[in-house]
Amino acid sequence: MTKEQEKILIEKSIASCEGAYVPYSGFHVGACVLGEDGKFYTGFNVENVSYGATICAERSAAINMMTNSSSRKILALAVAAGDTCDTMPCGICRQFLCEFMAPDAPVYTVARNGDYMVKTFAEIMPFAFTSFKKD
Ligand SMILES: O=c1ccn([C@H]2C[C@H](O)[C@@H](CO)O2)c(=O)[nH]1
Ligand SMILES: [Zn+2]
Repeated sequence: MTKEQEKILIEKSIASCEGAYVPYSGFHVGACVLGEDGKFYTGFNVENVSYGATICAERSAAINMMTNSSSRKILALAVAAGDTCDTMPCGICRQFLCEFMAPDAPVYTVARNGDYMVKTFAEIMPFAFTSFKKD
């Protein structure tokens, strides 16, 4: 992850907030992932009147990557929302992303003005459930 890639990832996450479909919460979230192919894939949250059917920006970006490339590894993730850089991926997204992100992969949480925090995936998803054994 170069400084230039970091800048692009963050900027694309902010720009992606624009497309969010949020008639219920009004909370625009944008996300961007860097695939193992070195390309960037964006997503945003898409809400539903049946609230639980809502898809978060992070999963939307990951699905965009897999739909449009053969990348199945996410090297870095940025998620942008609101005026502060403390919007963290929800529990469902953390479990979903676990399949595709290494423990040391960076997760950027970004504010509209470009401020950000960075954590590793392992920091936000410790003791993850990653496998099961059949009887
Ligand atoms: O990390 C997050 C947190 C929330 N949301 C969405 C889900 C819903 O549309 C709205 C309010 O929870 O924000 C995301 O997309 N990503
Ligand atoms: Zn989520």
